Amino acid sequence: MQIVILKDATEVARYGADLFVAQLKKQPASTLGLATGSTPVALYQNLIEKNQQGDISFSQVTSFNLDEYLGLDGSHPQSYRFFMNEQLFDHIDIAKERTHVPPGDAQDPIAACQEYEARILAAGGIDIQLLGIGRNGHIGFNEPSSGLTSRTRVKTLTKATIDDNARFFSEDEYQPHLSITMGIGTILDAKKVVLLATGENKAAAIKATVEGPLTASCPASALQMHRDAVIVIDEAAASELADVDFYKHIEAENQKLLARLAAK
Ligand SMILES: N[C@@H]1[C@@H](O)[C@H](O)[C@@H](COP(=O)(O)O)O[C@@H]1O
Repeated sequence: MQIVILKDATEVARYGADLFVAQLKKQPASTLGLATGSTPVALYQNLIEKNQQGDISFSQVTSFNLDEYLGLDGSHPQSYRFFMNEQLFDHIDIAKERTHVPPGDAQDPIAACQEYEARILAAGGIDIQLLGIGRNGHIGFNEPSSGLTSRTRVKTLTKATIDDNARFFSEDEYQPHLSITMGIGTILDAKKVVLLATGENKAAAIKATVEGPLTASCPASALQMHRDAVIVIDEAAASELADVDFYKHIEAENQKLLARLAAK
């Protein structure tokens, strides 16, 4: 795991966006894994700016989102399809037919999960996967106790996650308790994984992810098993880590090495 600790949410978004920009420059026909929640919004704004300035193009990109509420179709304002259109897809040169979000309105959700896995495979797998994290350590909608090798499937949300996401729904609005989510195994298959977290309310989850044991009690701890996982966090989200100075030292050395290589 590469742990990158930055001053604030603005720096976190910029660092995360730069990883996606680098991927798109290296491989314009990349397959991107995308995420929802409030954390990735600023990263998406960075990508929109770069696209509108002509610095990067999404014209050859295929994308797969992590998850969707089961019971909401894509026209529902709280659906993750709606969110992605609003926050990213409507503002960039991506072909909408190559953007995939699990179908929240699937008649047969189990078949839809298998088809989602098959589509990821047919696209050649995910080159770079963006992740946020829930306060209980969930990634996508893989709640605590999720199988560490799980694939895309229907998952029941915990009360904590329902409560955390209630702020997006109005009082009399139906809030789904079920989701379709990529599994932890699906996420671990991505070639690179970038997890962003900001704010003190994520500090305990980040501590468990980075320094805790590998355990289904903290689904994000599975990233300890990934060969190329980058955890990009601000000082507040890093505040419970025991080895902050060590992580900062490693990252400074990494940056020096990269600068030396770039100068060659
Ligand atoms: N399914 C999403 C997750 O993918 C996201 O990481 C989490 C945290 O969201 P936020 O970034 O708003 O804290 O919320 C939801 O539960």
